[in-house]
Amino acid sequence: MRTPSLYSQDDPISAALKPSPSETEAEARRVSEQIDEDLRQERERLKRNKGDVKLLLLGQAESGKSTLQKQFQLMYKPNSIDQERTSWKTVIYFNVVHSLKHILATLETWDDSLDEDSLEECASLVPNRTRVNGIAHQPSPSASLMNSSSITSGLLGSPDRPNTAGSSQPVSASREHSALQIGNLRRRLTQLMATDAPLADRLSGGITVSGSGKNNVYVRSGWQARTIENALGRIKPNYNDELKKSRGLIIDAGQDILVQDVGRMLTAAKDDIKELWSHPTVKGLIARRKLKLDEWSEFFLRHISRVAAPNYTPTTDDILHARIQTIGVAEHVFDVNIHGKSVSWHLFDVGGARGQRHSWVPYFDDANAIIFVAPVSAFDQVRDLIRHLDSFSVLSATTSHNLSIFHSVFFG
Ligand SMILES: Nc1nc2c(ncn2[C@@H]2O[C@H](COP(=O)(O)OP(=O)(O)OP(=O)(O)O)[C@@H](O)[C@H]2O)c(=O)[nH]1
Ligand SMILES: [Mg+2]
Repeated sequence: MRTPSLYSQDDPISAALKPSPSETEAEARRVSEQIDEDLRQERERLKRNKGDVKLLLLGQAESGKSTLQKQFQLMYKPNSIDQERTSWKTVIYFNVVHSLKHILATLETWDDSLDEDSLEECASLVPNRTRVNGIAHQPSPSASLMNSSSITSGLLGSPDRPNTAGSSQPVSASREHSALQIGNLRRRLTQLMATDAPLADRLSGGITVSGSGKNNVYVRSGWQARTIENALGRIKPNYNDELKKSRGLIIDAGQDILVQDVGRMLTAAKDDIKELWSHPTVKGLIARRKLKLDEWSEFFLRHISRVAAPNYTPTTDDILHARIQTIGVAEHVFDVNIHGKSVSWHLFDVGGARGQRHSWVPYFDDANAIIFVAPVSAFDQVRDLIRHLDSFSVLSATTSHNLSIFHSVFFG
């Protein structure tokens, strides 16, 4: 039997490469020239991209990778942040609703009240205290999350607030009263709490990922555009919108009916949210570490008057604090001017959750540098050590000072 060689007439590859019988010589020349031109362009592209810098942003979940990416964006592409500004409203509303839901769920497990031990412990945190009915009465300057005077005054009344419980009331009656207050707040916030899932769906596009154990929402890159598309899909197009679309202008994601509804609910519930956030039981649970809130939760709850205002637009600080978990790997390109020469930086922001780390692997191949972000707030938590870094420049930075450190390390 004859073995087919590369040049054999029977070889299927040779047959496929042969010009078709109907192809003229001129056509064959044109195809050949086109191939040469494609190869030339590819060579030029490779030459151009040779100077590009590929950066990997690595680190555990919530270490601040996406926040660092936002800071790069602010520094090198500030216009793009402005274009995305209204999309962040969906994330911030979601962050607020999710935080409130977490607070109410934790309160429920503690029967909406502080036990007497907790009350005593909170009171004992107060230095130079005076005591009313055995409970401390002075504010603690050291406890940032806990205003001790509000803990005691909420239960016993304060000079500038009507004494709801009455200072002569027994502590157990005050606790009951306090639980009743929280029950009422929970009832009034029910409708707002029901928007948690639809907001999550809006951001993730229905994607759910298991593995983090924190019940967070994950987003792929491009979610900003998706929230805008949702807004477009859900509103009846009018002449102005069509005009804007035809001119390629981005339509306000705040026009999304869901986001508008949540905004209205937040405005209506603003005082209830403030009351819940400053409630002595909530402050007491935080002080006793029975209620743990992320920094971004506290930030948005502290600024609830502004966030829940009608016509709210996220500020840059709000965008930096907004929290949304990354899924997969998102590439961001920035043109950076280094000593008068423009260099394209390709920044790869990865998902840091344990179940996401397999997707980092292919990105190590031709990376020029890795920025490893470590959260200083997690200094006492068990952390994974990164094992793949031998041949790379590694920069470990917290995002507060990241850019200045980064600049000094890379550009001297
Ligand atoms: N105080 C403070 N908070 C920060 C800093 N950097 C990030 N944060 C907050 O930490 C939260 C998490 O940050 P992200 O940037 O989303 O974390 P990530 O590393 O991208 O997390 P994954 O996408 O889950 O891997 C955000 O709400 C930020 O506001 C920082 O330097 N200081
Ligand atoms: Mg991220």
